[in-house]
Amino acid sequence: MDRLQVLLKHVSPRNGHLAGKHSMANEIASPTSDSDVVVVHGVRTPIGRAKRGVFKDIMPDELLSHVMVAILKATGLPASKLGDICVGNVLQPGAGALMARIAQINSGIPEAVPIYCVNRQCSSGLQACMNIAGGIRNGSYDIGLACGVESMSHRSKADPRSIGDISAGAFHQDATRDCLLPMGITSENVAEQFGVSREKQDAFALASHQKAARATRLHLFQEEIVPMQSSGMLVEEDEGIRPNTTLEKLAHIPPAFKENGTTTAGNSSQLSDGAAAVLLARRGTASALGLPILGVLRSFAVLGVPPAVMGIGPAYAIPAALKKCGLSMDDIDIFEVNEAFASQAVYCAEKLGIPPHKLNPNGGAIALGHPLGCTGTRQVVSLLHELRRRKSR
Ligand SMILES: CC(=O)SCCNC(=O)CCNC(=O)[C@H](O)C(C)(C)COP(=O)(O)OP(=O)(O)OC[C@H]1O[C@@H](n2cnc3c(N)ncnc32)[C@H](O)[C@@H]1OP(=O)(O)O
Repeated sequence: MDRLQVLLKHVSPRNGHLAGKHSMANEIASPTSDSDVVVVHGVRTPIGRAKRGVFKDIMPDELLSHVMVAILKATGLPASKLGDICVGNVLQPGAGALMARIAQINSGIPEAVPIYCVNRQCSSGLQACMNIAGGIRNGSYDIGLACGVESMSHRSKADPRSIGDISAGAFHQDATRDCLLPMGITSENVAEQFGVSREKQDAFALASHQKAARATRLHLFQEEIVPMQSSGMLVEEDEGIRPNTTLEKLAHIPPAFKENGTTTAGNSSQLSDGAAAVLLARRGTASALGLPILGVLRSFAVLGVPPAVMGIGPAYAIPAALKKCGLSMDDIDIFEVNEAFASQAVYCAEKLGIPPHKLNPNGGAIALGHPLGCTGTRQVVSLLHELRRRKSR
């Protein structure tokens, strides 16, 4: 859910490989220090369509292991140097704790390296990055691996009967009942309550597909995607992007969650399978080991919003994250607001005054797919590589 939104401040212009003119304000606000938490590298699998896509027969530990192996290989970091691993996951039993440990061992990461999972719904992968950053900040370790993984093809279904209010046959407050609303209904609520029209939602979805299609065409995702074998085929690209979609096609798709609603298969994020990994370190340690520095984590914030309109979270969390590091909206060059549904992404962008050119130019979850626990980690990977490209231009 979007109760978590994290703002990453990624670049430190004079110090990192990703440094760029785009974040000078960041440099001013936060001088470089050896104790900075820096991002060393990020990779991801291609994202497949759940249930009938390229990874429908691949289990989550395999997706996860694929990115774990890839990021260690790409950075040349001995796995024994990892102080901790945190994995975002939503749908596997116990947020994937066993699956994650199996993936770690299969990746050749020593048993002495600890691992745990975190479930903050759709923000789990971002929370994994923040947890690892927190461990570095508080001195528990110097290098850690944050991952996110989800196989929505192999999801375990939640059993709402195990919740107290339901067992007792009564809800004590409306907000309690709202916690059980299908996510698509929360999208309808946002659209209705804040007047986000179907036309605006479809236009946003179209832009997401067009941006992702362009990025694929220009091979921009090559730096972040680690191709993966599946059923004898090498999967190299995201599967959910529809380069030929049009506003007219989108307008003909029926509402998915409610009669006369405006949320459709076209303007919702897709059910998907995928994994991503981000290596974080203390700056001093990264420098001593000769590791690259892609970006610097400056601030993050988490705020709760009413469950019935869960998707509006970023509109509250982004200003809170900015305040913490003394920056303003104008200081930020790229935003990726989780595209859980176009309704909420449109609402958040309008509420915060984010102009279209400042939204991730390579698309988000509507086009690329939204493998819940993986998505936040994928966002970090995607933004970092975009910033690196800008720097190298
Ligand atoms: C905090 C958070 O992030 S909460 C968010 C958590 N995520 C969710 O809740 C996921 C929300 N999404 C969903 O539940 C599902 O994607 C649904 C129910 C909306 C749609 O599911 P499906 O029917 O399986 O969607 P699917 O992608 O197959 O599309 C159905 C049809 O619509 C049409 N369609 C969908 N998208 C497009 C498009 N962009 N352009 C043209 N046609 C399209 C196609 O005809 C498609 O059929 P096809 O795949 O055979 O071509």
